[in-house]
Amino acid sequence: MTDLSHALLETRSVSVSFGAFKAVDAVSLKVTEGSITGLIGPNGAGKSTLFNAIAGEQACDSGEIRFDGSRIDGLASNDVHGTGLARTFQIPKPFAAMSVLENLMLAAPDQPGEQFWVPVIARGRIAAREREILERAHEILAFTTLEGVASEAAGQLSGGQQKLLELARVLMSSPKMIMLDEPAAGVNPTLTGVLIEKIEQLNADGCTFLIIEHDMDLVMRHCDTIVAMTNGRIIYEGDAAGAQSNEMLLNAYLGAGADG
Ligand SMILES: Nc1ncnc2c1ncn2[C@@H]1O[C@H](COP(=O)(O)OP(=O)(O)OP(=O)(O)O)[C@@H](O)[C@H]1O
Repeated sequence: MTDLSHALLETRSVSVSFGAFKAVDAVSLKVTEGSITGLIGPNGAGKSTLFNAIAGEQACDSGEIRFDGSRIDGLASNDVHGTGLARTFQIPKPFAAMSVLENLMLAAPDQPGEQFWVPVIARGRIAAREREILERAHEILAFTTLEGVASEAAGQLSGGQQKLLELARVLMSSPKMIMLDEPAAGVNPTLTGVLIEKIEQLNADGCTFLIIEHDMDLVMRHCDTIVAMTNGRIIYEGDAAGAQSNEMLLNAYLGAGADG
C-alpha cells in the first residue's frame, strides 16, 4: 500500500552532546503533516535538547534535519522560524514591561520599523503594513482569548495567560508547524482547556504540532502520534494505546521517578 502520509519534519540520526555526555543520541523522528505529535519521556530524556536542535538554537554533532523538504540543520534560529517552523519555550519569555498587544506586534515578521530616513513615498506603504500587523494582532488576541488584557503589561499575566501569549506570538508569523514545550505546565485546568481547544482548531486548519508534555491525560487524549524518549533515544513511536501498554516506556518513567 502506498504511504500517503507526508513527513513535514524529519530528523535523521541527530545527535547532540554536552562534553562527553550524549543528550540526544542518533534520533530519527518523523512528524506527519497535519498531525498533533506528542513527545514524552522522563525528566532529562533529551526532549528539550532535541527541540533546541530542531529550532536552530543548539548545534548538532551529526545527523540531518529536514523541514518541508529542505535541510534546516545549520540554520540560525531566525532562519528556521522563517521557514514556517515556530516554537514556544517551557518558560515563557515575553517582554514583561510591554503590553500584550505590543508583544504581538513585535512578533510580526517583516516589521516596517521606525526608519527616519525612509523616503516620504514609502511612508504610506509602511503605515499600511503597520495597520495590517495591528489588525492581525487583534484577530489573534481574540482567538487566544487575550483581547481583554491587550493593554496590560505581559509580565502581569498569570502563568496560563503567558502560555497563551506564547502561542499568540508565534501565530503572528502564520507558521506551518508549531513546537510547544510543556504548554500545560503550571497552567490551571480552565486555561489548559482553552489552550487545547485552540491547538485543535489550528490543527483542523492545517497547522502541524509537536508537543513536549508531561500531562499524560492531555497527551493520550489529544495527540494522534506519540514519540517517547529516554536517555537521549527514541524508545516508542506509535499511538496512545500502544504507549500505555509499552513496558519499556513504563519502566523508563518508573526508573526516573518522573511526574508524568
Ligand atoms: N546546556 C547544557 N549543558 C549541559 N548539559 C545539558 C545542557 N542542556 C541539557 N543538558 C542535559 O542534557 C540532558 C537532557 O536534558 P533535556 O532538558 O533535553 O531533557 P528533557 O527531556 O527536556 O527534560 P525535562 O522534561 O526535565 O525538561 C539532561 O541530563 C540535562 O542535564
